Formats: sequence, structure tokens, C-alpha cells
Amino acid sequence: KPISAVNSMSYEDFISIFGNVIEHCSLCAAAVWRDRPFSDVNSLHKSFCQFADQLPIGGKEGILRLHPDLAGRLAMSGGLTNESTKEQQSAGLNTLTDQEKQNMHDLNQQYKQKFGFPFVICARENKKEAILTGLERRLNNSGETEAVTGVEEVKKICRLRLLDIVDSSSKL
Ligand SMILES: NC(=O)NC1=NC(=O)NC1=O
Repeated sequence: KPISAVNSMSYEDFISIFGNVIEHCSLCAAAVWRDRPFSDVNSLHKSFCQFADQLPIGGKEGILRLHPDLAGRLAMSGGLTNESTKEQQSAGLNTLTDQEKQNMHDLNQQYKQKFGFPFVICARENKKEAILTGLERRLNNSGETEAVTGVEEVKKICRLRLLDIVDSSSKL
């Protein structure tokens, strides 16, 4: 879509189109609509980032809790959103060996046990090896650090999902 079409959307249409650029967080799109008109996809992304950044720590954690585990139960049962399904496949998470699945599951459980929210990383920018090493490394961080790091990954996921919808060449 050209950015001009984005800028002329009703908030209902805007929410239905952009409601999942942050996984299960249509509130973000509902809020970001007010920042229109957007000069291009970068300024649209900036609005999403600013909304996430101004949330209190509890809100940031809430965004992370709405993310499905990587190669988790939902992924195994085909219950992921279309976006998450494609992203997790692109990282090769649908071709894990049983050993890798078990390892991922154990680490995800440890991570959730420690932080109270899931490990989030931009799967389209990482292959399964990088995801596993990232999970092991970030397990040693503080909750504060991981809430911020997780939201930074959400911003990367958001940008790629926006680029799938908005023509990156279109300018106001
Ligand atoms: N826990 C996660 O990081 N989930 C995901 N990251 C992505 O890029 N797509 C997901 O579903």
C-alpha cells in the first residue's frame, strides 16, 4: 500500500490492517493512528516504537507476554498467526531435530521461569543457531535488561511486518 492510502484510512481500517504488526497488540495500532499523516513507512514505524518506548515497564512486559514461544507448543500445533508462522519458518524452526526441540523447550521454560515473560527475538534476522545462542546468553541478563532487549526485538519484527504492508518507496 502507498503511504497516502495509509494516511486516509479510518481508524477501523487502520487497526484491521496494522493490528498485528506488534503481535496481538492491536492497542498499539489503535493508538498510533492518531499520529497520521505519516510521511513514509519509517515515520509509521517510528510511531510504533515511540508508543512502545513510552509504556511503563509493566506494559513492555505485557507486550512480550503476548508473543508465542519460538518452536513452542503453539508452533508445533500450527496455532501461530500467519506472520509468526512465516517468521519462525524462515529461521528454520520448523526443521528442528528432537534434540534441538527439547533444548529450545528447556531454555524457553528456564527463561520464562526467571523473567515472567517469554524470550523474544526477531526470527527473520536470525537462524536457529543464533536464536539458541541468544537465548542461552540472554538468560544471564537482568529482568530490566531483558524487558528492554525484548522490546527492541519487537521493534525489528514490527518494522519487517510494516514493510510487508506499506510500499517502502512511497513518500507523502
Ligand atoms: N518469541 C518470539 O520471539 N516469537 C517470534 N519472533 C518472531 O520473529 N516471530 C515470532 O513468533
